Amino acid sequence: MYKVNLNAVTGNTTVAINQVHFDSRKVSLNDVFVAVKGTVVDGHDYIEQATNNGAIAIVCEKLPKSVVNGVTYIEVDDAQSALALIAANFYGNPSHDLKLVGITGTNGKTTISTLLYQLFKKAGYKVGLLSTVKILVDNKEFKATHTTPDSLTINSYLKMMADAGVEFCFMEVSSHGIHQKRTEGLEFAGGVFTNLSHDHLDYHSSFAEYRDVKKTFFDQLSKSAFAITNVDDKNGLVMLQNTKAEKFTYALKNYADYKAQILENQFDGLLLKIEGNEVWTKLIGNFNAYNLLAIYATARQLGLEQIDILRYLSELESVSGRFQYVVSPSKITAIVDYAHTPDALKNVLETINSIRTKNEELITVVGCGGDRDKTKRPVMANIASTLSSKVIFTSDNPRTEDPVLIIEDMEKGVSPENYKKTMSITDRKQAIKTACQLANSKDIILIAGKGHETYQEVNGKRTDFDDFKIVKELLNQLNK
Ligand SMILES: CC(=O)N[C@H]1[C@@H](OP(=O)(O)OP(=O)(O)OC[C@H]2O[C@@H](n3ccc(=O)[nH]c3=O)[C@H](O)[C@@H]2O)O[C@H](CO)[C@@H](O)[C@@H]1O[C@H](C)C(=O)N[C@@H](C)C(=O)N[C@H](CCC(=O)O)C(=O)O
Ligand SMILES: Nc1ncnc2c1ncn2[C@@H]1O[C@H](COP(=O)(O)OP(=O)(O)OP(=O)(O)O)[C@@H](O)[C@H]1O
Repeated sequence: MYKVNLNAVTGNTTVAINQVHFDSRKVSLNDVFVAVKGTVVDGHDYIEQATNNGAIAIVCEKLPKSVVNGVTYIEVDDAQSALALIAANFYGNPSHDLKLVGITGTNGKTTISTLLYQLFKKAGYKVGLLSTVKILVDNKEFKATHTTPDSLTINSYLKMMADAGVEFCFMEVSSHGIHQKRTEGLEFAGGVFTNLSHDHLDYHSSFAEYRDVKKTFFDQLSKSAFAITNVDDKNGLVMLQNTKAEKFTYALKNYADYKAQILENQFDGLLLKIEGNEVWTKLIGNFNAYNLLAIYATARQLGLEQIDILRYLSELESVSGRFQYVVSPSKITAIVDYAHTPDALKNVLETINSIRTKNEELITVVGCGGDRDKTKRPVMANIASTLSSKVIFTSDNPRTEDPVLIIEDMEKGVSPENYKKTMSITDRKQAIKTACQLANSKDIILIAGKGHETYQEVNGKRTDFDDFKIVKELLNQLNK
């Protein structure tokens, strides 16, 4: 299914290799170096460094002018795809040894994959997780660096999982991951689509390109796989257009194979009716009804009994930094949520508004990242100021940008009638403190954007910063 064309081969093709790398700096004796064209530099410029470091074989899209004796050079039409296929083969195609399910879409990937991990653990299986927050090889935890890591990293973890007897692995599939072919060569048992909204337009040239990249993931699923899609999202069916996989749909509003209804939506949970059965869950908000339904449909396709799935759904705990909340002694509710896209922010605010009463104010603290999609800044500020009682604009990983200028970009989205509801405080801790000072009993503070992150990134340096820890401490210090 995945194909890479060999254009030219020079040298011995039966050599014993030690490791595979796409970073010349990591190459040592008898390793293979795959030269990949990057977004910053071109790996082809580092072929000489790789051979100097001892590479025994080079895979590249263009053979270098001078070759080194004793080194094998393989020219392919697509080095990223070649890397993915080599990685899968190098680790013995571990995705064939377990059931791998990929979850893609703008929002909900971490929630769905983490909760599927939890659910299958409850069902007594050994399970794996590849997510933005962490990597789990059954019970063993590893730090995650990407939502979807590079193909060598993915396959190395899948190999560990297969060796540990893991039967199911749930992984997030990002658009960057698909575009950079990080998931090629993997055998997916199924794919899940959540939703598609404005995001990553700093990387993809247009929304259409972003959508088409997501669709590629479903195009590449095999006939024996399943594809589960949210058809309340207008791009849900688009994802299924060219897939060979068996197609399933889920929805709260439209006609679908898997249907659910929200019966109650409160701060202490969500009462759902799924395929005629009522189930209380500890998760909150309309969007989590979609996530829970996607989880239900996936678990059904993977063969779990309906009655068991419903029982486990009612036991699932919320995912770190996703609608994570604390209620202070004076009854202020502080919610930390990873909403860092316009759509996610709107969903979270609408969820809170659908639950709070008129007397309870909603104070939102929000920022936008530096060196990332600038177009979402005014949009998010508009949403926050329209749907909250008060808003404090602040910093959220300014990276190499001036945080004051990022906030100025956000302020441009505030309409004149909402302007008096807003203020700007560059220092995120000070912004959270001000929100705590402004809040009265029964008010709600939403701190959006960073979720589970435990750092603030400024000029390439990460310093400790944990929204949840900080808001809990401040509410305590202020005797709120
Ligand atoms: C923009 C982007 O996606 N960059 C990814 C890309 O790196 P790149 O194209 O910038 O690499 P480069 O620096 O240009 O180098 C090109 C090649 O030369 C090689 N090189 C470079 C220098 C050298 O001395 N020797 C050498 O061999 C590099 O190893 C590389 O193979 O390929 C790398 C290897 O896979 C990734 O680690 C890197 O992710 C960066 C760190 C990143 O931040 N990516 C984010 C945007 C990302 O991928 N995010 C998505 C989730 C998004 C979301 O949903 O929120 C994710 O899946 O994590
Ligand atoms: N199904 C959904 N629809 C819309 N918004 C959602 C959904 N699920 C979660 N969200 C919102 O999006 C935020 C991010 O959720 P989650 O981490 O699960 O998504 P994600 O797709 O993994 O995002 P990322 O790749 O950026 O981590 C949540 O904190 C919540 O505000």
